[in-house]
Amino acid sequence: MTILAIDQGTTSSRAIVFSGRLDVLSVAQSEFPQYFPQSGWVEHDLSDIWSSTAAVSRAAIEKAGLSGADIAAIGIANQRETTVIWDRATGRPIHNAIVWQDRRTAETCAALRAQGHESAVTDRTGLLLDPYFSATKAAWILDHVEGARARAEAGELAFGTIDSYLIWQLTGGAVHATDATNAARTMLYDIHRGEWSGAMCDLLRVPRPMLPQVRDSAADFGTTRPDLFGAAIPIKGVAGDQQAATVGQACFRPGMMKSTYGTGCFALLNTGAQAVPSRNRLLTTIAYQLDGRPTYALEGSIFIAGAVVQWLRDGLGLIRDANETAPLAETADPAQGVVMVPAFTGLGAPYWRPDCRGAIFGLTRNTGPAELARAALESVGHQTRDLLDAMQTDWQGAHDTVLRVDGGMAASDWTMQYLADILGAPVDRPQVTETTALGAAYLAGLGAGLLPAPEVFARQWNLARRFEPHMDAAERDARHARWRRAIEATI
Ligand SMILES: Nc1ncnc2c1ncn2[C@@H]1O[C@H](COP(=O)(O)OP(=O)(O)O)[C@@H](O)[C@H]1O
Ligand SMILES: O=P(O)(O)OC[C@H](O)CO
Repeated sequence: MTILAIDQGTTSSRAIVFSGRLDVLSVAQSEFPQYFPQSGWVEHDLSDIWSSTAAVSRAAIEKAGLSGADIAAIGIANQRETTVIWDRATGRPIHNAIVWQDRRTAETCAALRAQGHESAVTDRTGLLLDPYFSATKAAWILDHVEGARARAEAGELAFGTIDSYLIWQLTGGAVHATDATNAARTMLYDIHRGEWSGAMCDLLRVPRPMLPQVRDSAADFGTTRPDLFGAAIPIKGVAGDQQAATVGQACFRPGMMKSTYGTGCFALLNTGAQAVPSRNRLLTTIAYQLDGRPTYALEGSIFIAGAVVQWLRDGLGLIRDANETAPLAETADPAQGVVMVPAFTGLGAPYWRPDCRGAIFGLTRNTGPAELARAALESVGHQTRDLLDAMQTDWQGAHDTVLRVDGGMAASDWTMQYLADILGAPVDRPQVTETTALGAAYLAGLGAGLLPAPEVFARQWNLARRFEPHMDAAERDARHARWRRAIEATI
């Protein structure tokens, strides 16, 4: 019994075949182009998304020495919020996907906020009026593609996040569905009632007939077209990638939290059956939904984490490879205290300022590549501390002090040690760092009735390395106070 996990991310599509014991048997990955048609706009060509997903899925099955008939179930984890509208008759998208990072609807959101609509949005959806989420992106497409709004009202067009689009493609147009975690990122879903919100559809101008059906995260999402992988494989698990990572990190108990360091950083704190409202501009969202029962989370989303390292490499040319960042940072003069606020696409939680841009403070004639590299890596620790401080004041329940980490940047020991130091708390890195794919595979296995309950799966989580905090409290506080002054000066 093997499971195929598809991890359709912002910069690449990955597919991993897991054994029945959830060991990794094979991995295939393919990057695809990013399109930036205007400043602050980010798009994906859906033919790239689909062809790379299909290709890596086939490649992973082949690398594992298997055929489609050996795959018992498919699980999908996806970049969230990214918005697709397609023609139900042809399956063809009517516009490129508008990616979660895209800020083109900032003015729409600001206008709705000025009209006093934010509390209604937050009460129902747990989100904030920010261009990050899907609804204003969908309305933008309907307003800019000729005839689209009328066709959407008539039920000819389908809306979806990337999971829905992949399910549609994989099933040959037989299933138009999403799971509750993805629905919770659209700004159209009432997370308390567990249904699409008519009030939000009206306010944000997204016609109801275009919305997908919402299912559990471990459920029946149809079977693949037999010609794709040589067999009709059931799709049994679906979750947004950060929620899938929460499952893969086995954060099943209220109070457990994980933080994933990829392009951005996303920290989720499990709050159990209780949807906890935030007073600190965190998001209230669904961590996973099983047997019709949602488990909620508080989420802090940072838009730039690993991307700051990409900027050192591609923008400044200071390094050739991400792995060179930490050795360079180690040679920095620690007395210089350079602070980098990487607000390249605005600031996410807890500030939510789509308009502000990045800044570097404390430059001297002696500042060089090493100090910039150090400030870049440190910015990830400080941004996480801001999120966790906000979570601690929002969440009154029992709280783990340990943070479980994963994602590409969690490979950097220096960054994880600084994170532990600046949090003043341990940071745990698991043996399996493919937690997003693992979470998708587990959900699929659960949905197919092949894998045991979450409590049993949680026992399989194994620690690879714990980073204990070493910095003394006075230095920690002084450093974080300096960061906060830099933030104040930036926003
Ligand atoms: N050793 C490292 N040190 C610092 N950053 C790293 C390191 N390895 C990878 N990264 C960063 O991690 C990110 C890639 O992580 P990944 O989880 O694959 O991201 P995503 O899923 O968002 O595409 C990149 O932004 C890269 O710069
Ligand atoms: O594709 P990733 O890993 O950068 O994750 C993107 C997030 O889901 C956006 O909310």
